[in-house]
Amino acid sequence: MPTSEKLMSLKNASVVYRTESGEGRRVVWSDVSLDIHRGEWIAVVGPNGSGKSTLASVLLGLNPLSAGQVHRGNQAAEAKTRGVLQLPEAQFIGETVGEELDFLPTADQLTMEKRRAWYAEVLNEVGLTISPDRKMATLSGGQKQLVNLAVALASQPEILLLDEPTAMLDPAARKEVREAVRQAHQRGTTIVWISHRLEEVADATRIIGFGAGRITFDGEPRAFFYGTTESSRQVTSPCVELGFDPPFAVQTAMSLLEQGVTLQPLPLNLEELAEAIACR
Ligand SMILES: Nc1ncnc2c1ncn2[C@@H]1O[C@H](COP(=O)(O)OP(=O)(O)OP(=O)(O)O)[C@@H](O)[C@H]1O
Repeated sequence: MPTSEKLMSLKNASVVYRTESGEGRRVVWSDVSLDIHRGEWIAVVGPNGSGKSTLASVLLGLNPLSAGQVHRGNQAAEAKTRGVLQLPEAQFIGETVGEELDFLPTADQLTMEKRRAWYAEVLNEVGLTISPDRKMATLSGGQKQLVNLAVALASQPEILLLDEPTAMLDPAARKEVREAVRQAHQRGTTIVWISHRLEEVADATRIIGFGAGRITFDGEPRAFFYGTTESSRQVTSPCVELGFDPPFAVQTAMSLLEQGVTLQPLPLNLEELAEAIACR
């Protein structure tokens, strides 16, 4: 699904904040170059404070660069980017679900009657069947994030940027959000998902690891978890180097590798682990 068409690029980009006292400077990251291509699903991972949310703000146009350049889209048009952030409530404007959708430009062009059908259509894109009259405050955390996702997707962004959208959610709600994002990706939306949860990155076509003020890894999920696969027994995993414990399925496959058993393909999640073991 990833193509070679560049939707957004950072060139030698740096972000520097002033320290709280205002006297010093804190370099969050520097000399970061990165191309985002149409159709990609990029997972951005890194330790606390490594600058992932700063990257999200830069890509959403909310934070300026201190040095370097950001290119959005091609010469003809800027790539439309919409975001869903960590705290579900942080993005609400309306009191009800319908009011939330009324802030989208499309709503103005619809009669009240057509608008009800459109609400249902937009909510259905993320698997929600709730009434547009429901008060936002009465929704579960997962439903709130799905409404945020529906609002973001309704403006048909080319890039959907997610900054830890499942951080506050229980496992069932996390699964629903992930499924809705998966569907959006299948419909052609480019995904950039910042996450702490390594089980969420298995869907990605590409992983970008942030650490020590720079990009430490940029490649495919299997290479991120297992290192270079041809000689995976010798090579350290970039995931472990970044300070993360690999997901259970990866840890199991790594222990088997140490005992001389190579699973094919190396699994990224439990389903793949079960399949690889069953095929032996
Ligand atoms: N507006 C700001 N002013 C000054 N320093 C900031 C500002 N925003 C973030 N920082 C600092 O920049 C660094 C990177 O923060 P950022 O939130 O981008 O990291 P992160 O990787 O998203 O962290 P986390 O995983 O904990 O959410 C941190 O040291 C943070 O304290």
